[in-house]
Amino acid sequence: MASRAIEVKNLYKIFGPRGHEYIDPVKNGMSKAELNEKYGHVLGLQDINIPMPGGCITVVMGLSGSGKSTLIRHINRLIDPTAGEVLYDGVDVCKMNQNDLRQFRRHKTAMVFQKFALLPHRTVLENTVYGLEIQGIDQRESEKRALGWIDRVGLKGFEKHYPNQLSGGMQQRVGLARALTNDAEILLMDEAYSALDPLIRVDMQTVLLELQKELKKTVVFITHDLDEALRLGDKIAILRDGRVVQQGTGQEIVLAPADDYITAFVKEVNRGRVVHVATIMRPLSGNPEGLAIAADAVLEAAARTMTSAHINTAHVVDAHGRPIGAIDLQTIISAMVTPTSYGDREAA
Ligand SMILES: Nc1ncnc2c1ncn2[C@@H]1O[C@H](COP(=O)(O)OP(=O)(O)OP(=O)(O)O)[C@@H](O)[C@H]1O
Repeated sequence: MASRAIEVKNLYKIFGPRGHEYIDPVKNGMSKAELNEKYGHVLGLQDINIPMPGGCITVVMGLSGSGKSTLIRHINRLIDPTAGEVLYDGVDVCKMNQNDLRQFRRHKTAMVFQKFALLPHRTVLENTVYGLEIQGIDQRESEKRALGWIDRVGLKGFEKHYPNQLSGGMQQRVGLARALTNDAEILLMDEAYSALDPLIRVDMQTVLLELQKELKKTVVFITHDLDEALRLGDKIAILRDGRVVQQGTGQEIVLAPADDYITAFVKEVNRGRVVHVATIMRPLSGNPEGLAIAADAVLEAAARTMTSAHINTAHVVDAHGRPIGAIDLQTIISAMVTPTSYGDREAA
């Protein structure tokens, strides 16, 4: 069964002993700076509304201090909100009693951390079974499950190694295997890949995307890196100063940035890796010509396919292989050049 949706609704977090007293003033326009300077409270999150579809990867992106960690910690209620709701399958996690919350955390959620959080005196296998051990699951059954995931994340043969015998990328694979062994529907990944070298990081993104095709978990992935957000996110929410400034698909954000802040963020993005062929195709006139290109192919992939086939025109097909439009190489190449970078080049 596909994992279920999370919905963050009207969520506010004000850090400080009397946070509740400042909800109304904040709703009526008191700024983060005023709240801090006059009343010594910190506005962590302000009116956050993010539907996170079940079975999809929702990326929460923002710079340091924008509220990403505060937000993800609300999802398994490591932090209580000052106001608002976090619904999982329609149930408000913030109102669960201690017993329901414990069950929810243990059985429905798993976390992957930036610093791996592996136990140094336990082997890879012992770290991976840890969550099941806590749940009191039979050792043989736990190890069988864990070995399956260790294999899936590419660590077969390393079961008896200790964390300090592994590279950072491999340690993060253990973190992922441990989270997957729990068989939770929700995967919470807080800057999980941020400490890794760039190439290893891309490898780990690929591992996640490959597994997700089959697992369809509800993943909440925190990052400050736009490329990572665009690569992983079925949906992206961008935070700034505790507010959502824009949310949507990567393509929506890159093609229609909501304000100057986002425009500056997406300026250098390679559109060829984000924009889908369907966005720029023209209607079919007459019979489909040339090769078939999938509607959800990104421009760069389509251009590569057409160039290696030495063709200038192709037709676009939907998920069922039905022709729905036409595309030519010139249109693809023009769409890959961002208006800004084009302007920059003209000016140079
Ligand atoms: N326990 C706390 N007490 C007071 N203020 C806090 C607390 N935790 C977070 N904050 C404040 O809330 C805001 C959001 O912080 P948060 O750590 O969620 O941001 P972030 O986007 O995760 O940043 P980073 O990438 O640096 O971790 C910041 O202004 C931070 O100083």
